[in-house]
Amino acid sequence: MIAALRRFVSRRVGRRLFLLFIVSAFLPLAALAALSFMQLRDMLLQQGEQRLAATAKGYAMTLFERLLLASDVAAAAAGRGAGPPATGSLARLSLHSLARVEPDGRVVAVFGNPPLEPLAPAVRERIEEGKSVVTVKPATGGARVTITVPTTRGGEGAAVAEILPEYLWQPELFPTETDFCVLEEKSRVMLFCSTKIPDDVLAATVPAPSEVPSALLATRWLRDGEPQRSIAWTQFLRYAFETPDWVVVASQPESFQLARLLEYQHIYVPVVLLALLIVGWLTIRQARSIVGPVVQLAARARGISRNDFESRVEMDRQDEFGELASAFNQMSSQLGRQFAALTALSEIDRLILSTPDTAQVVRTVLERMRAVVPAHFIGVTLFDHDAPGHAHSYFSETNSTEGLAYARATLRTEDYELLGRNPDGAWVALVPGSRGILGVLAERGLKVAYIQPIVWRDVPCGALALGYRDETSGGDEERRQARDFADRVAVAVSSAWRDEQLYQQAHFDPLTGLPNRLLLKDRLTQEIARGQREQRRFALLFIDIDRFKNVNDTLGHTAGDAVLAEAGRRIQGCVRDSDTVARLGGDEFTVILTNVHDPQDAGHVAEEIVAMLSESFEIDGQSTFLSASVGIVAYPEDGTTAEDLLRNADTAMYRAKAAGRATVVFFEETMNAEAVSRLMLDRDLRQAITKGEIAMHYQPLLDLRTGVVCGAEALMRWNHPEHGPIPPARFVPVAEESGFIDELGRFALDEACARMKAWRAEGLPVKRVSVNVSPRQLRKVGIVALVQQAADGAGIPHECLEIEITEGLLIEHADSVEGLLRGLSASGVKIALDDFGTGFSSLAYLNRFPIDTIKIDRVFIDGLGYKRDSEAIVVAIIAMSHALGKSVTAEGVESAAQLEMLTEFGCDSIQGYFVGRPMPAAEFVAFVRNRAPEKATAPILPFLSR
Ligand SMILES: Nc1nc2c(ncn2[C@@H]2O[C@H](COP(=O)(O)O[C@H]3[C@@H](O)[C@H](n4cnc5c(=O)[nH]c(N)nc54)O[C@@H]3COP(=O)(O)O)[C@@H](O)[C@H]2O)c(=O)[nH]1
Repeated sequence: MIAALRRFVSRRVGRRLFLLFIVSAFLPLAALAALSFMQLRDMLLQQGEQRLAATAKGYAMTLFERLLLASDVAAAAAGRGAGPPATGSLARLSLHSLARVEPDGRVVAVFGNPPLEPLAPAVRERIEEGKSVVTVKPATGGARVTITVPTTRGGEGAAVAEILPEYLWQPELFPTETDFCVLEEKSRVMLFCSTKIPDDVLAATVPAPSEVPSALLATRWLRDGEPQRSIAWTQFLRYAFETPDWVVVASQPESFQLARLLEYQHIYVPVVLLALLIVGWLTIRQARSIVGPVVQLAARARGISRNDFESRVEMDRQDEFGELASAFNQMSSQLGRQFAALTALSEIDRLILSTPDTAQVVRTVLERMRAVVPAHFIGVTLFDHDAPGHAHSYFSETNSTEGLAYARATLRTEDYELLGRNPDGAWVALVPGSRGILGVLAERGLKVAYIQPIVWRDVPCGALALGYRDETSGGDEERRQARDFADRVAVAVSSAWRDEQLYQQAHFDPLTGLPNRLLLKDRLTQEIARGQREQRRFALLFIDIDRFKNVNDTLGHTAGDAVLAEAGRRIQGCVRDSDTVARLGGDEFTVILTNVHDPQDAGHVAEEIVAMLSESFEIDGQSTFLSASVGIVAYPEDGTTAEDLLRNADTAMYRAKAAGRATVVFFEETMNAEAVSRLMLDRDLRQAITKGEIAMHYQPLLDLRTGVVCGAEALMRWNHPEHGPIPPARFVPVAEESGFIDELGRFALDEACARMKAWRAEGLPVKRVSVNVSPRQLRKVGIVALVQQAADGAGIPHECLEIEITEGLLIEHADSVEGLLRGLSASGVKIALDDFGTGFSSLAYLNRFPIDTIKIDRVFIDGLGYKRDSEAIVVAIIAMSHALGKSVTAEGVESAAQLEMLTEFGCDSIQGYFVGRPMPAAEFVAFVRNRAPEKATAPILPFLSR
């Protein structure tokens, strides 16, 4: 019990219940016990007091009666003539001695030794009245009580008797535990005392003498430490015996009065204690029946917090605690399943993040579901991404020892309908012979299945199935879990497909579906590694479609895209499956031809590609003809790294373009040397201006109507200290490529403007100097300001400066260039369109841009006189230009015949060796001066032929 109590109070709830018990049961019970004990004691004391008073009164009455009896006995025994009474007679039993008072006053002894003194007058008088007199004389150990009674009616005779103390007091008849003391009231003479009472107690107990009896007084005092109770009763004697009243003091031990209390105490205390114990025991028992389950449930809750979902709360009770325990166990199991499911889901999440392998994710899903979902069959069917109408089914039977199984399924329309109609899953009754995604389940004798579609981007991409052997289907919990796991599979599928998409996007060209530059490099690196390993050769073709830009500009980008896609297909058609065709971007394609023994084989393939790309492209009902230039490199002869091979193939392709396009060119080491030489050239060029190696030469322009040198084209010349004169056609492209063209261009502009200023100062008739501006230079921010600054810096009107731009620039950068040209034109600077006719000459350009002069390319002038179409083209250009209000300059005029024809065609001015070659500034001045102003209107030919 103590141990149980200790265990019990060690719990907080137990302590509280225990305190509650103390406060609500123990204290009231104890208080009630104490109160009733006190009341009972008071009551017993009160009763004792009353009994004691009655005892005292009764004793006093007995004394009175004994006195009366003694007086009668004395009177009778002392009657006249009576002899001594017989022994044993009443007189002998009650009287100590007896004397007779004769009528003559003599006192005669009847028996014993009575005092024989004559009666005192007062006594005599009383006797004569027929009344008795009691006198008391103190004596050792008490007092002698004498009674005098008349023996005759007249009072002549009397009897004097001393009363036997034993008779009078009769202590043997005292009630138990009761002592009496009798004292005379007035004199306080103690007549008798069975046990001595202290004087102070007597003083406090005995009332003061009075005519009327006073109230009983009770006192409590100690005798030898033991409480005593005393009470006094005054017996009226004065009228009957002419003697002071006697006071009877009765005493009893308090314990005697409380004797019943002690008895009661012996029963009451054990009963109260027993009641308390019973209450306590019941309280503990009841509290334990509350605390015990609470402790158990708390321990179980702690167990759950430690992920222990298996243990159970064992509580075989039919009350609320029993229900709570059962609910707790259910909750624990459910939490366990949910925890297991969440753990499985998080494991799957981690797996999804770490592997792109959908099958592995599906396997893990099935394994984890087996542990969590109480279904007889769990399966995942995934639609075959690459084979529409087919699916992969992975499944697992929960009570089978076999692991994961796999089957291929053919999908039916009903499958798609089932999944499409029930995105949140559906219960399906299985019938033998079911096909599609239900086939695997039906084959295993399952009766019912829950089918949860696996949805990605709102489209089912598979299904998760839970199969059951009996009709009683699983609950909501399984359905929820099925949905969660299906979501994970969907994420895995989407993740895998997205990875695939990302891979596709990163490695394939979306337009043609061909590998892009990244994948090409990868494959090239692999091929190099294989080549090294297996001593095998391969070839790399670099294909660029000639003038592809024209297609975009004239037919639009959609058409351009269609041409590129078709070009990719045609190239692909020319090679084996083992070869790699890639699109590098724009109109550039490459082909890795694996296992090439003879480079000539690569040449044949390249020729075939060129031929295929030369065939017409039918775009939007229009036939478009293109060509391609192909550069070829062979591994390992032309490079051993992907970068080297690509660069060299590119170089070869450029060489093919330079060779007239629609050509195949094998890379040669000399091509590489050329690239190196270009680098050297660029390095030297950067110092050429400061070293004074660059100079501007001026080629005259002759006005065909006046024969006057009306202008000059500024052409750059570089006199290299080691290599001698280097033509601009060689170093200008290098400068363009390296960016140094900006500086060269600025130099040309400044030089030409300065020269123009000098010519004007010298009075030369030259109205304008034209400067070639490269496309890159023109597209540079600030070109307008730069040109204006050059003119303004030299102090020449803007009209004296002409900018020569190429047709290609207008075609390739029409939008960005238009504003610049308008800016220049607005400032007065003239604009000439160089090399007209060689590019994609279009009337639209002439109209759109602020061009002042059209310069007909040399190739058309060359053909004048012997090429009909050249003549027609020149005539058309002149007519068209004039119609648009533009002047025309013919370039490269080298003969009088050409001059004549051009004059005839109405050309405005000419430029060419026939008029004069580009010459240093000083020579140019002399040249112009030779053409005297007065001769300016003379026929031109004689002037020129001089
Ligand atoms: N951006 C710059 N380009 C410049 C600059 N200087 C020259 N160039 C460009 O270099 C290309 C080659 O120029 P060049 O070798 O000077 O040849 C020019 C003439 O010498 C040549 N020409 C002139 N008349 C005849 C002729 O009767 N027969 C013949 N075979 N050649 C002739 O033609 C070139 C001028 O052509 P064009 O510019 O198209 O008017 C050349 O493309 C220059 O543009 C420069 O400072 N900046």
